[in-house]
This record gives sequence, C-alpha cells and structure tokens, in this order.
Amino acid sequence: MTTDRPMTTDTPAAAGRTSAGPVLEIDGLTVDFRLDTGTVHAVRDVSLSLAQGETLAVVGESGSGKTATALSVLRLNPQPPAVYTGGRILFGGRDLLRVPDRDLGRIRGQDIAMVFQDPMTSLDPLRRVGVQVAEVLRHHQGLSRTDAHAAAVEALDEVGIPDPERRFRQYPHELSGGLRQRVMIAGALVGRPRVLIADEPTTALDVTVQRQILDLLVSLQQRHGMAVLLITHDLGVVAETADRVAVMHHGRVVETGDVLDVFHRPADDYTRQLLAATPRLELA
Ligand SMILES: Nc1ncnc2c1ncn2[C@@H]1O[C@H](COP(=O)(O)OP(=O)(O)OP(=O)(O)O)[C@@H](O)[C@H]1O
Repeated sequence: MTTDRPMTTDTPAAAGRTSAGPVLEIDGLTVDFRLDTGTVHAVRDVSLSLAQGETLAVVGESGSGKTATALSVLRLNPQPPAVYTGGRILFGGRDLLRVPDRDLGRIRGQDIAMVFQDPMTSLDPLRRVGVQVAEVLRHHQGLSRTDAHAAAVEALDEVGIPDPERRFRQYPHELSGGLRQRVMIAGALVGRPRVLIADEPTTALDVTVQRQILDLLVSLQQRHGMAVLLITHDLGVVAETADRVAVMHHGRVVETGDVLDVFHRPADDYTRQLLAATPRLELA
C-alpha cells in the first residue's frame, strides 16, 4: 500500500477510460529470471485479456508462472534477476512494460491495485492501519488529512471492519489475519481502481475467513464493476468467483475459457489432471 507519487487527475490510463475492448491485455508476455545457476523461463509467450467488470482466474501448480505474470503488469518482478524479454501489457492505450517509471507509479494503486497473500508483507508494521489507507487517498487524489481520514474510515467500514474509527488507530499486529486482509483490500480499492490483481488473497487464512474474504471481493467487484485478475491454485475458489479461467503450466497458458466450459469440458490434458486432483469441486 505504499505510494510515493503525487496525485494527478490526468493519468495516461484515465484517457483510456471510455475506450471499448479489454481493460487490460497481456500479449505474448515472456519473462526470464537470469540466475547464476542458469535462466528460468518463468513466463513464456502468455496472452490474456481482461474485460471491464469480469473476473479472470489464473490457475496452475506452484511454479507455473502465475505470480510472475501478475507482477509483470506493474513491473514488480525484481529486476534483476527478472528480464522482460518479450510481449506487451496494454492498459489505457499504453504498454505498461515500456511506460516511464513515473507514469507507472501513478497507475499503480490508482488505476491498477494489487492484493497479496500476506498482508503483513504489504502493511507497514509501525504505522496505524487507517493512516496507511488514508495515505493512498492523500497521494493519489490529493485529499486533505481530514477528508482522507473520513474516506479511509468509510473504506474500512465498506470492507466490513467493525468499529472502523477504533480500528483506524490500530497497528497491523493488533488485527487478526482476516481483518488485516480486509485492510489491504480497503487500501487497494479506496482509489477506485479499474483493475484489481489479487494474488492468492485467501491462501493464508482460516477456511471460514477465506470464505468471508472471497464473498467480500465478489460483492465489491459487483458494486464497483472493476475487473479482477485472480491468481489462485484453488479450483474451488475459481468455481465460486471467476467468469473465465486461464490454466498455466510451465510458464505457458495451456487453456483458457469460461469457467464452466473449461471445468466441464477441459480441452487440455494438464487441465484434466488439475481437475482430477480436486475431486469435490462443486460446479453450477
Ligand atoms: N524472484 C525470483 N528469482 C528467481 N526465480 C524466480 C523468482 N520469482 C519466480 N521465480 C521462478 O519463476 C518460476 C515461476 O514462479 P511463480 O512464482 O510465478 O510461480 P507461481 O505459479 O506463482 O507459483 P506459486 O503458486 O508457488 O506462487 C518458478 O520457477 C520460480 O522459481
């Protein structure tokens, strides 16, 4: 949730707001990690498109390249060792792999937000949680301290945090894992991004809390109409939340389509194996 850029109303992405077509398009993305021990071809010629208001889930086993793909959207893979060796990521008419850092900083958090598995790595442990949510608004929308405070309390309330005024003043360690994830979601969505990238947002949580956070994400997505790129290894989560699914294996997308089509009639062997490994999948 850290932001280091001043607010602007004239973002490059804002210019694309009325255009038709996908809100985000990954086209032939190729990412290598160049290590002392050799090169890892983490993402190989991946193409995905995300329409306004839809949820696209990216699934696949550990190491298949899901996170590396998601992080590429905001160029967040560590460079080095990551090298973007091919492709484009189109948003608002621009290629995010090539926009200047300054422009990317504006897009990050304001137009495209991310939620990660472990809020403790994203929240600053030494600062009050509400202040961290308010900071997004101060930086990106230029709100005064008072207005940002009020909007942050409202945002905490919207994500179902009880007694948000009191919680605003607490530090991350004073909150449960579920509440911390709600704070992260509040911080991600308070700037009303067009795209939310959620990387295993519920994996670290207890099963009942997972359910609540997923329900929250679905209801916020419906209320605000944002597009969601959901990274998960959990096909049950996909069945419950996503419109479309892309299956990744060894850095490639092996299959993509509507969730029910892919789950009922998988075209790829690897997809069949994944489904077979999830016997109690409940499909509509
Ligand atoms: N910072 C890094 N340095 C070196 N190699 C990396 C780095 N990040 C990812 N990789 C490698 O890139 C490949 C893809 O990893 P990635 O994290 O994208 O997979 P994933 O599908 O998200 O897996 P998981 O579900 O375990 O997060 C793996 O071989 C991984 O070891």
